[in-house]
Amino acid sequence: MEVIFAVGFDDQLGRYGRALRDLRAGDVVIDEFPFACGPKSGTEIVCLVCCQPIDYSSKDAKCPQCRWPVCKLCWNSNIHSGECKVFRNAKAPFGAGVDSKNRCPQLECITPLRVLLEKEKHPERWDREVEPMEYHDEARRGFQEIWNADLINIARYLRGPCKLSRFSEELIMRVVGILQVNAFEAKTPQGHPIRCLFPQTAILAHNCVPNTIRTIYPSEDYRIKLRTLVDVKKDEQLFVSYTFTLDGTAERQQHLKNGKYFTCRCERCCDPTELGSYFSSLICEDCDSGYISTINPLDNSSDWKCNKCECVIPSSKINAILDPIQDEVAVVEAMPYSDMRLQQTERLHRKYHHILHPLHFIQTNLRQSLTHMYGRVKGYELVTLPDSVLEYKIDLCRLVLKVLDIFEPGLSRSRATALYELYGPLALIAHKLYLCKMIDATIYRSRLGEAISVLQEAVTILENEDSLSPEGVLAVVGKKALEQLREAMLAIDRN
Ligand SMILES: C[S@@+](CC[C@H](N)C(=O)[O-])C[C@H]1O[C@@H](n2cnc3c(N)ncnc32)[C@H](O)[C@@H]1O
Repeated sequence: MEVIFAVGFDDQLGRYGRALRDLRAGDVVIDEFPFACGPKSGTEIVCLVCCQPIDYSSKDAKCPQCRWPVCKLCWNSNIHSGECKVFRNAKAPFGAGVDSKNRCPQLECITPLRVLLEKEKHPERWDREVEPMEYHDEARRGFQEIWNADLINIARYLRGPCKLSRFSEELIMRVVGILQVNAFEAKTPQGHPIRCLFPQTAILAHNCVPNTIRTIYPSEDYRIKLRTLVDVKKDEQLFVSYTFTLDGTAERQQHLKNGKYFTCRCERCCDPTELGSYFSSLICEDCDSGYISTINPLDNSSDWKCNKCECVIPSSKINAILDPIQDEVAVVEAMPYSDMRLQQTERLHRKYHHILHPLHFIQTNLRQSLTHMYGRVKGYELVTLPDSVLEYKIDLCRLVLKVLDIFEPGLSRSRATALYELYGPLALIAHKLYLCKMIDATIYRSRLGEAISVLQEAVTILENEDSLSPEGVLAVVGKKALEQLREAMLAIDRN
């Protein structure tokens, strides 16, 4: 593959990637296999291979050789063979200290151990790609409780009961840090979370408006492809997002500070309006027409101010408004998609309409789940929805897209999913109106044309996804729907 990115260095960012030539949206910048993959930290007891939660008391849930948790379907997988040999040689049994949430501290050692064993197998790849990785030793030591837990559960456990004193305590703790700062979450083919270390991809710096996106292919040994979302000029920096782009600034900052040990100072984070979206802003209670935003988005204790009447509100008052809303939303978002969740989501969306800016992240996230539920959940199937609800779903999708066009522009998965949700009601309403002779063939053709172009864009993006992932499946279904829409278009011309 042609090398189209170079590694630069900056005092603040450390290593970063930049484009070696002008890139077009969709260009593949990196295509690599992980150095190692394994269970996430803090998970309940899972199969060490497929990462599905496992009932360890069952006899089929134990590797026949080392007795660590491996489901019967995975007994022959060589993903587990390295650590299996270590546990057998050391006679290290599994099952100590399982807590009330079915988590076992012994599981914490698996992914670091896989990295260490890989280092021995591929020392040259380690030296070239993993050795230079950031691991924030000093900052991690500041989180004393976590540091000590890692020291005991991972470093001392591997060097003691697992008899791996050939790895120094310092090296093991470094690997723990490398994983924490650099690993990405992926999903197994069965949809369970797993973490993977991709040394090339991890070089890229973070930005809250990324210009690249990563796609992991579980069905191809967790290969990753990093593509540009938009056109990128030669020498421009390449950025990924380490965090959820549809969170507000305070939430993104907290995630980056706790997990990656830095303060993001990107244009979006430094702008109280988040690039004019007012994504974290509230409606002013005093003048009722202005929006209140934080004065300094990088300081949690900063006062907030209305952009119209200029009244100033302390952060404590804003938190007292937002915290209970977020708690209430979290309860609803934990429910599985259902008619009940749809109704509860609608209730919250209406309830906070007078408090939050129309594009506020809480409203946007509620809207995004509504777009997924209208047309899918029982009692709200697309063909049963009245025209007014179809129009409503169209409005919801357009509002979500308005935000995504700012924060995840171009060929992003989230945009593709929103476009996919949009095509259905567009096509259905056009079809219904034409059948009832409420629009003529010319308008029908133009409305169908819009649905086709929306779906075509969604399919083009989703075709880059793993064919076994939910998005990959959507691409296949979408392609068939495109054929049908094109057939309907031809039928208008024939009649
Ligand atoms: C995944 S690593 C990126 C590669 C890293 N710079 C290196 O040299 O190995 C993540 C770390 O890079 C730095 N970093 C990435 N994006 C940053 C940003 N936008 N602002 C400040 N530091 C950033 C932080 O130290 C962060 O913990």
